[in-house]
Amino acid sequence: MNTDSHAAGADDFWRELEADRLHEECGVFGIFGHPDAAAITALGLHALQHRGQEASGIVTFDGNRFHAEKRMGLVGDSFSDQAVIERLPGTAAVGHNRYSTTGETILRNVQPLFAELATGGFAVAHNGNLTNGLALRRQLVAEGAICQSTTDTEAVLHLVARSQRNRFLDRFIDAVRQLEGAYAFVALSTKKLIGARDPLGIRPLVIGELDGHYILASETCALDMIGAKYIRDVENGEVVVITEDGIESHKPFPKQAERPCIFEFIYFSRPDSVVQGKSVYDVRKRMGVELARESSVPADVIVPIPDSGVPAALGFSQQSGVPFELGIIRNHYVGRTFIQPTQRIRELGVRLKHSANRSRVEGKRVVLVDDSLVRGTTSVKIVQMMRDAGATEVHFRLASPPITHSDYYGIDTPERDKLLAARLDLEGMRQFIGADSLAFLSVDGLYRAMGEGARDPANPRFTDHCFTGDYPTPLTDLMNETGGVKQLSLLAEAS
Ligand SMILES: O=P(O)(O)OC[C@H]1O[C@H](OP(=O)(O)OP(=O)(O)O)[C@H](O)[C@@H]1O
Ligand SMILES: NC(=O)CC[C@H](N)C(=O)O
Ligand SMILES: [Mg+2]
Repeated sequence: MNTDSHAAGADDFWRELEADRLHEECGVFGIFGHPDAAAITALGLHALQHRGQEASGIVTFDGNRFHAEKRMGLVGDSFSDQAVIERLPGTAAVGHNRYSTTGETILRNVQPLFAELATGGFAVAHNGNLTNGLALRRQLVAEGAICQSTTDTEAVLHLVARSQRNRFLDRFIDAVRQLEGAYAFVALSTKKLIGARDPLGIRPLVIGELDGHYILASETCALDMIGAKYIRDVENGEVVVITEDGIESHKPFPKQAERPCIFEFIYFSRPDSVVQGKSVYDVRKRMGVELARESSVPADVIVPIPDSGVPAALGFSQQSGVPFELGIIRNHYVGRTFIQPTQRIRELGVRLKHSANRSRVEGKRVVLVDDSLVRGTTSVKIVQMMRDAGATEVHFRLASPPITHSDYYGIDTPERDKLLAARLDLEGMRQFIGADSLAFLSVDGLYRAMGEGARDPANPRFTDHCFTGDYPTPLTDLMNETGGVKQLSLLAEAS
């Protein structure tokens, strides 16, 4: 996994790109004008580790040259050595934690990506996924572009390079106008740190400040980690430019309502982060409250599935009046199972990660509360674990609606046929996971937890396609693959 591999032929290459599409999230971080830019970026990435664990990288600029260090694996393993930080001199830095959504888990796909352009060096780090990434790549390759990676993100470098505009910022804006899908970018040129969010603001990005120096980060937890002050969120469709003169805002897109991804609140973001002005922890607790209102059940104990099920279980317990107990203990040295690359490793991860706390569940009617059910890997194992530990009844409650649709915006929801709720009805799922009862939070209950009355189908406040199938942007690559629009193979294009 840690070495680059090249597909044997052009057809294999495109197949690999297409097959290797849906995984999870990423974390981005950037700082401008700080003498310890690389070390601070490493710390910021460490706080954002939950967003991606495959690989990380940092690019710095020292006023003269760009420097890059990219490694497979965890931030702590890659960037805790002083010698590595010393190889990253400079006062401006951008960093990235990767969980691949387009392109394999190989070193040459690790971000930030970097290129020497006519305007000077340019590094970019991307959280999200472009829904026309493949179409752009095909066009660029047909026009003679030489791609160095298999990620969707690389298209941005080429689009900036090919723009006919003079100023770097205008070229960057030219490039983002051609993108579809989800992106939160941090980018570094010789003079600027740039942050950009897609027109709907699907993926998060915040602005902070440390000792008078601006910071960009996926989540506020990265600011807290380094003692920086939160300034504001980058707005949907906004491009912010940070230079020695301060911060400038540009709005290159027609104004439209934001639609942040609701899954950030359910699962991805750290509970101590504040996303779009809302405490993730508080929102998750309210999801548990709504869930208990909708589907309470007589029981002796409410048991969270750690980690991300914990706040919802607290809310469920408070609303239902049934005591909360840590009936499952989580091993802290195992990463998130959802974001491991293969199903086999995911299954192994669940067994390594959770164990029953027998004294809290033996002889009890247990309500298990988790934030979400994706493939069902976690739930099957844990229901059995509770029964083995002597629970008399095991009820399963999910603090989000059934996930029936795949994601194309940077989340590791698999193809539909692997999503449990897309394959089975409620009773089928109950039987599959072996619980005595099963219930999910309703879509309106989820919106209530978010402080809305209910979901307004004419104007939904959030990107919620995983539950509703309502994709807020065109899915160009998917339509090209499945919608009858014939794409030429690379070989056919070349001949
Ligand atoms: O149905 P599944 O395919 O098992 O996926 C769902 C599980 O994955 C996530 O947890 P994860 O272990 O990734 O991370 P966490 O420790 O933050 O809860 C989520 O919280 C569910 O527990
Ligand atoms: N999960 C993400 O945000 C991934 C970013 C980018 N699409 C990649 O695959 O590298
Ligand atoms: Mg979990």
